[in-house]
Amino acid sequence: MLVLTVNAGSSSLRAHLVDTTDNRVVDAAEIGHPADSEEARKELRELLDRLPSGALTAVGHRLVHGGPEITEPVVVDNKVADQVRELTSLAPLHVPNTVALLDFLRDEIAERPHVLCPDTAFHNGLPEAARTYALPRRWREDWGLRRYGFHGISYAWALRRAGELLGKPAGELNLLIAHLSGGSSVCAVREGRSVDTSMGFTPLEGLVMAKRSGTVDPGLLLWLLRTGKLSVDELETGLQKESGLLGLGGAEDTRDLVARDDSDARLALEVFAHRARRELAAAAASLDRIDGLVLTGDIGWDQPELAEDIAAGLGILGFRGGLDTAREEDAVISRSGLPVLTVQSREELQLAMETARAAQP
Ligand SMILES: Nc1ncnc2c1ncn2[C@@H]1O[C@H](COP(=O)(O)OP(=O)(O)O)[C@@H](O)[C@H]1O
Ligand SMILES: CC(=O)OP(=O)(O)O
Ligand SMILES: [Mg+2]
Repeated sequence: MLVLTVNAGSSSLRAHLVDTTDNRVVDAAEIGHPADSEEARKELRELLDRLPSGALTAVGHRLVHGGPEITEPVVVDNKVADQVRELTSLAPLHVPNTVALLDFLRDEIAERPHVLCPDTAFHNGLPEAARTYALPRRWREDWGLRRYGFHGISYAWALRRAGELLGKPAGELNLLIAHLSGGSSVCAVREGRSVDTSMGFTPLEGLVMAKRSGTVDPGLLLWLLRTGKLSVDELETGLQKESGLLGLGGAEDTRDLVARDDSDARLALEVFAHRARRELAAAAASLDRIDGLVLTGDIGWDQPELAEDIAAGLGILGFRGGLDTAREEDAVISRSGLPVLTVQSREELQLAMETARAAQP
């Protein structure tokens, strides 16, 4: 079965053709334009033109925020397509791109099922204490304010790979997983299920990200608004697009920051690692045993300096530095202490599996 998967990030689009019989990518396009652009549509058409006609079985779309209604992979009809439009305010960097892509591809490939795979689904079973914000009852009940959690497609894949690498059924594993990339978050997995995670109602909470601030004191936000220093729009732009590694170090890619040797770059990396360790230690409080730490996402995979810094600083949880980062494949990279694993993020393979399952008649 051949599945087209599309992953609309905040600034780019990744499209893959996956053969689900052997879980293999047969063609791909890394599109450096937002999904809602003529350039992205042109590159997608070129990918589709390379396909033998009739070869495609289904299209799988990553949906960053499923909101209260879309809690598992779902075949898209007009009702579902309308529900997705309602979600744009919850993840403004991502969902508008997903909507544009869904409209475009449902026109181009009208004869095949389209499946939306929510990132939030992995966290459906969060315990009540972990998903509840201490806010007035009316806010929670009337407006649905709660922790959702994101990066679930990546976590599901990382969990599966960790099971294979540790030689244990995924459903028996207790793990800390850090997805470190353009957006970053951590997750505590107990017996194969998410029991806590650092992102919340939106993908802005938690770790330092490429351009997003992650958690800041809510009192700071109130102060900026109340004293008229910033408008709501300026505040949103600052937190979503001008903060994080970019705000601290002037560059959004850790490879650029590591290559530099100046105090801003060093501070950006130190704050990133400090916050990652802090969130991991907080997530560990939801586990009674830790079988391993899985580092995934672009930074988790290709930035050994940060992997080392994070693991070496978590001795309190039983991890040690001295990682074996010279590896080509997913692997256990710790030489002592609890297992540390690096797993390449393969959201496209997880998306293809979920799509194939949901699209079966
Ligand atoms: N070491 C790194 N390797 C790859 N990407 C990195 C690294 N450090 C930061 N990044 C950022 O992560 C982004 C890729 O993550 P991704 O989640 O796909 O982005 P988005 O969803 O915003 O399009 C890159 O555009 C880059 O800005
Ligand atoms: C949820 C999220 O932040 O996704 P990404 O890392 O792809 O931006
Ligand atoms: Mg992404």
